[in-house]
Amino acid sequence: MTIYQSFLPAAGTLDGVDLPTLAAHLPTPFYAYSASAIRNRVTQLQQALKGLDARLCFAVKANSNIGVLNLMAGLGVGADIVSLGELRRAQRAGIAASRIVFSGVGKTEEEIAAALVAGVWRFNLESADELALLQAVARRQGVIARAAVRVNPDVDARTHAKISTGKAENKFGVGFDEARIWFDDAARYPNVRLDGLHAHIGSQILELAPFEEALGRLATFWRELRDDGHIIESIDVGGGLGVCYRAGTDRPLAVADYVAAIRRGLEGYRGRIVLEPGRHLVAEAGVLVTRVIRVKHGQERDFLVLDAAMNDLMRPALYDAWHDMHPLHAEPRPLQRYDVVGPVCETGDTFARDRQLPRCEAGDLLLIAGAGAYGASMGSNYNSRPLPAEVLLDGGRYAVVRRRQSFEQMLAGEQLPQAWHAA
Ligand SMILES: Cc1ncc(COP(=O)(O)O)c(C=O)c1O
Ligand SMILES: N[C@@H](CCCC[NH3+])C(=O)O
Repeated sequence: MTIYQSFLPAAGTLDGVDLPTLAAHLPTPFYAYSASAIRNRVTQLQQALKGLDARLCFAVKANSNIGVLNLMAGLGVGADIVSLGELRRAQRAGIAASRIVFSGVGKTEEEIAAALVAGVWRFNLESADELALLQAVARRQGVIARAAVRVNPDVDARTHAKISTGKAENKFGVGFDEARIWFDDAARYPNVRLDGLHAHIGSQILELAPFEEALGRLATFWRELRDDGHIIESIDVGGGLGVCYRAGTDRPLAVADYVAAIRRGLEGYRGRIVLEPGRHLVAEAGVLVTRVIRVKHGQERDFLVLDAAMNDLMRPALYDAWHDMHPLHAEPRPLQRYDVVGPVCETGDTFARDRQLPRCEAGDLLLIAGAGAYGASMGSNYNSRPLPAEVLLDGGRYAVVRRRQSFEQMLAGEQLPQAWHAA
């Protein structure tokens, strides 16, 4: 059973907004996010979690647009951050520090200090070195930091190798044996209250079994700790729920089944459960609207050259990811096969190969679906292309949250090498 709800625009509309009309007001390419679709996903998950002491901490890396984060704040959702920049964004958007968890293998002393000053709720620690650093910084500040150990349960999430995080060979978390030592040695870290467990095994997971396996190992470890007198107040099960990028092919898990697995897996545990969903809440709520610059008839293939490129949406170039595409012209046209590419000077700047689409012409608008997660947030200025605009749509209205970057903004902070310093 799947819960796939399509948010793809019917006849070119998304959340009551006609995208071609919007494109007449905004330079393409631009990202558009449906607030209603995001709200639906959040409330559906919150409903499924009823009765549990659960907290949702949205993985900011998936979509760090402050309009989207502000929407999350309004729905009572906290944040999972991995950098000070994400902390600043979450706070700017109105997410209270007391609802923020800080993950990542490379937290620096500066970041830990600033996060403690800000009052983040807890740190998900990924190495003994980090534990010692947190102890030192917290002691210096005269505070007690709350922390969870991120365990690496050595589970194959059966997803793309580049986004699998829960195998022993991956850089994330620590083994159960090491985690056990941290708890037994807790007295050595008086300024760290180590009362949580955390695991995140990967992203775009479409099967229940890897989640069940990881939950089972977490629960076994929790029971062991409990029986030895350790108090665990928070178990963070990470994120990872996959979404549908290819209608009719990808079969995402039902939220009800996923939450049932959490309930089963953590049976007997009465503390707080944290979830860090990213992609599931926003991917299908977002689209990238782009215009065809020209159709190029190459020596062997026909290329649809878009004004969006790999710097705007790098998932296809990085993971060979599939994204459904829909031309926004109203009249029916015959189907044709294209390599859909951007203007960037790399052959990898390809959104799709040999994709069958209604015939397109220069000036036509094309929508790239499933772009609400790891789209704009992974954007770059490669080929000195300004970052695109991002717009929030809500029931027939739209708000531009980020304007397209100007060339001046792109060049801000750069100067010709006039001031040379002796070194
Ligand atoms: C620690 C952590 N939590 C949560 C997430 C969110 O993952 P997803 O977007 O797959 O839900 C990630 C990214 O994979 C992550 O690294
Ligand atoms: N960037 C990846 C997901 C990474 C998950 C972060 N831990 C994607 O676009 O699918």
